[in-house]
Amino acid sequence: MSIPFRIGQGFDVHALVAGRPLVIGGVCIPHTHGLLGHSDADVLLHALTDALLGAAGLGDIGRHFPDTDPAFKGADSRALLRTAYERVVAAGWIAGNIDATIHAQAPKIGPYAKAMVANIASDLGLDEQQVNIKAKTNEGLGHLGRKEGIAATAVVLLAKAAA
Ligand SMILES: Nc1ccn([C@@H]2O[C@H](COP(=O)(O)O)[C@@H](O)[C@H]2O)c(=O)n1
Ligand SMILES: C[C@@]1(CO)OP(=O)(O)OP(=O)(O)OC[C@H]1O
Repeated sequence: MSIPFRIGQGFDVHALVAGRPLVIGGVCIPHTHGLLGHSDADVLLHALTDALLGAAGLGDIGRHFPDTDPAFKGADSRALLRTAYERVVAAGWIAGNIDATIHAQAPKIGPYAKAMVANIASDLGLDEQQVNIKAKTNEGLGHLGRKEGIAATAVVLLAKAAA
């Protein structure tokens, strides 16, 4: 039996360091520190990319965009997200809805969430109502609570595209 829906989940974490811009959900957020990575280290878009690829059974972000490949050094994660979603669509799926959480002790994400939703909806060709972005502190606990990094989790529902 072929079920016309698939779910996927994604997780990512990057270290916060001085001297890097903080880019989350394609939004550059004014902050003392930014996220370290081979690409722009957009932790939210990486978690979302993994959720989409996972739901379609297409592996993970590192398989599609290896961090050993100089082509992806400093990459715009919105471009990676768009490419990954093209591959998901080519496999016969479309996104139904996305729900994601940014785990950040600081800065406050609330003021930027709407712009992140707009970026993701635009990149995936979705209505903004199909995309939800939430944020939580880590209540001061552990590496996230000590502001050593920011993490993100994402879930996505895919539906079989009409033939
Ligand atoms: N980086 C963050 C963290 C949280 N928020 C908002 O604050 C609310 C309460 O968060 P707690 O972790 O204290 O439960 C949360 O629901 C968000 O609305 C935020 O904007 N940015
Ligand atoms: C995006 C890629 C590729 O530039 O590099 P990073 O920015 O280090 O991010 P990560 O979350 O480790 O995901 C996979 C990588 O292959």
